[in-house]
Amino acid sequence: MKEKTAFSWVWSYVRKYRFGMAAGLFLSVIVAAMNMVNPLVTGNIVDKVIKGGQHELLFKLIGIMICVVVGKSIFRYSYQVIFEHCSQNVILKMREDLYAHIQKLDFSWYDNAPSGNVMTLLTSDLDKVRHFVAWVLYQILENSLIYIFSIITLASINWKLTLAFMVIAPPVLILVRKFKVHIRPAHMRVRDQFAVLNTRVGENIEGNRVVKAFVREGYETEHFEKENEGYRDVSVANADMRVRFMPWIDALCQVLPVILILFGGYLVINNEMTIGQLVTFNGLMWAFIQPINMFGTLVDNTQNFGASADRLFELYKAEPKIKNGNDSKDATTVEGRVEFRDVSFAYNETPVIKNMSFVIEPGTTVGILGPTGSGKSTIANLMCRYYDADSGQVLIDGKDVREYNLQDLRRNVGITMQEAFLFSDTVEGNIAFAKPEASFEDVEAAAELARVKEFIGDLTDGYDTIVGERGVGLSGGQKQRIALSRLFLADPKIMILDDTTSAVDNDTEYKIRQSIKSRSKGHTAFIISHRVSSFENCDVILVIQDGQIIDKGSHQELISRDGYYHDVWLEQRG
Ligand SMILES: Nc1ncnc2c1ncn2[C@@H]1O[C@H](COP(=O)(O)OP(=O)(O)OP(=O)(O)O)[C@@H](O)[C@H]1O
Repeated sequence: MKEKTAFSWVWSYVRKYRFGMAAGLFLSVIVAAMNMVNPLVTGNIVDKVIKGGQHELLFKLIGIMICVVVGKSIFRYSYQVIFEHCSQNVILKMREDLYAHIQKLDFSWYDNAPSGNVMTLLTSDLDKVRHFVAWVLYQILENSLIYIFSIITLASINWKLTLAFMVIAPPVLILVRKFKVHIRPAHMRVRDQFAVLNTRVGENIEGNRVVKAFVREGYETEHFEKENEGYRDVSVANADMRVRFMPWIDALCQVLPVILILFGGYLVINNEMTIGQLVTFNGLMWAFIQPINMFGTLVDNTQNFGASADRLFELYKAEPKIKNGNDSKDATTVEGRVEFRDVSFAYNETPVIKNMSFVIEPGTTVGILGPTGSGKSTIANLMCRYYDADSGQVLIDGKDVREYNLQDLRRNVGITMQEAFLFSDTVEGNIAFAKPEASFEDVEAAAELARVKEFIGDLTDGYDTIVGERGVGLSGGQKQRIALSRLFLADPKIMILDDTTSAVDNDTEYKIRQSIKSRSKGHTAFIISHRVSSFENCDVILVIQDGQIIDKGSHQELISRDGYYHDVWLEQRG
């Protein structure tokens, strides 16, 4: 099969509107042809009416000219509406598809994708494609046709003067070729730098509290200025490129009136042309100049479109490394047996999990303790298949996680992540995110388990309170409790609580622990924490260090022997 290119990918969207586009292009052909009529009529007015004395023709010829002007306006308006309509639909579908595609990409893609770049792709780059479909395409056709029609029309009047007009074509072609080679990378640099600038702004807004806390506004402004100046520099370089080529094209076009007066005048004096024909040439000179002048602009716009299409195509081609093991959605409900069989994993070549093996039977509550960076969250990531093991196997109910339908797997292995993320929505909406069909009573029950009920009365509109982006307006512990309610509502067979209660006070943590205990009945639960108290109800605790299990046992067993767990317990007991 022929490999897709950025252009053929864009075409696959445009072709859905090919009939509309063809109608638009047909109208633009008519308009291009109509452009020839009035200069011809003007020549006839000079030769036949003014010089030849056929005055009765005047009104007929003026009538033709008015009809042409009105017809051209109607056709032009019609095809512009058609192209705008088609281009907006093309972009709508492209944006929808790319957005859906981004949803399928995995953690390793997001790890390396600056958010500003993604925003730029879905807004500004897509707009360059829209502009190409809505304007550049028909301008290319219309200007090419105007040029061809004017050559045919003028050559039928006088081929010598037409040939003389065409002497500027070769140098213009050479110039535009050179321009094309340089302008595409220049556009690419502008688009890339624009994405960097967007990322900078996004990060600053997201991290504005940190910026203020450390009084780093000056540094941030400086950092932004640097990127902003970078954007100015690449934009100026881009404009310079245009400035270097366009005036030459313009200057070459200015040669035409000189040729007209000198050579055209010479032909009239030698009776090889009439004055009226010279007037027609004069009237059609714009039809030579405009396409040549537009040539540079259209090549520029096409290269700009090409740079954006290449960037968008890159996004379209990005493949998730995590592939769906099984497309059939059989809605499996697992028993909850988890096994790591000699699992090793590295992020970007840095080993994080090293030959890890353990088996957890269904219904077990497992604690995971270990120093920062020892690999606790990574164990959770491998269970949810956010990443795949480099070697060894992660098995759920004896089946490799890679063989499950991905969505089924994630419905069965639920997680509350370290950083509680809330959407700009109501509290209820945030909890029900896990299960949109849930009744309010179910939402309330889940919220009660996570002790949300204890503070919901303090919020202005209770469950209907809109929390800002990322949960602005709530404390860290409140956010964690809402995130935990989400997991309780989803009620997956395997629950992973990754440092879920780190921001709540001891008393609330105790109550939540009781909720987890009651909720984890019949479930396999993993509790990742730095607090030994969190492991009180655990059947078994895995102690992790440097990507390996260094100890394992119940709370009583682990405190009764020397080791990391014992040390942490002593330290936290005070
Ligand atoms: N997306 C990532 N890309 C590259 N390295 C990563 C990524 N996530 C984690 N790491 C690295 O992997 C190691 C283990 O991280 P992990 O989050 O599993 O540790 P952890 O034990 O959960 O730590 P903590 O207790 O601080 O949450 C760390 O050295 C971390 O820097």
